[in-house]
Amino acid sequence: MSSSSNASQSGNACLVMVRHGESVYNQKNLFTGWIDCSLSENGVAEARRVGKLLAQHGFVFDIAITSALKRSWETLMNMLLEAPNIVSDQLLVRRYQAFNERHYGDLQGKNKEETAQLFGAEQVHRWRRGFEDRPPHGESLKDTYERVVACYQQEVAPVVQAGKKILIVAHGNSLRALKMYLENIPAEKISQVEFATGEAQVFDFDASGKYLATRKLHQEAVVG
Ligand SMILES: O=C(O)[C@H](O)COP(=O)(O)O
Repeated sequence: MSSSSNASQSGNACLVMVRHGESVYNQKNLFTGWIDCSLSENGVAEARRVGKLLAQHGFVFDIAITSALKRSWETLMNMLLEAPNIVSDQLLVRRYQAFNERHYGDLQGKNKEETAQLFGAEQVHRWRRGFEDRPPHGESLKDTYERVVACYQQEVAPVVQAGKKILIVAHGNSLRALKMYLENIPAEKISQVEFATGEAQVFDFDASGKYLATRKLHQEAVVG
């Protein structure tokens, strides 16, 4: 059994963040934000793949959390269809609007390439990856960070301190915000932080619930 599997089965808390699989808006390169669209077929396959990957690493979650948007919920459902054993039979499920994707305001539904041509690639990059830049009538990452961290402190930190295994299936920017908080990433570095669709990152904590380290999971060599 790999070291990561042992780590996921120690008595300490472990939190796995998974970005939802590709959505139909991602597929069309449209800004999504709070538009409540479904996964694409490729996104369903990504969800099933990450479910299988977590099973290969021996994860068994006590709590599963999604946002209020269906692309995160559909991802969790497809992960469990593929790998029902990644959750305990006393699983708690929670959905938090506070973990929704950043609201993209007037950009929602617009094509990202066309938006870059209209407003300039640099300005759109700052809206998408900056910290304090706010798209028209939308949220900056800082706005998203504040609501994500408030929810984490209120709802998730207590179960981390209790040593639980927690799965959070959410969105590119809400997860960037939570990763920024846990890893104490400075604002000037956050533009380099990305989450691919269907990507899992593992956050380990010590016995007191203090963040220790982050690791990415890789497909285990399937023996036999
Ligand atoms: O909301 C969206 O458009 C995407 O899910 C994330 O978009 P971004 O990668 O452009 O921030």
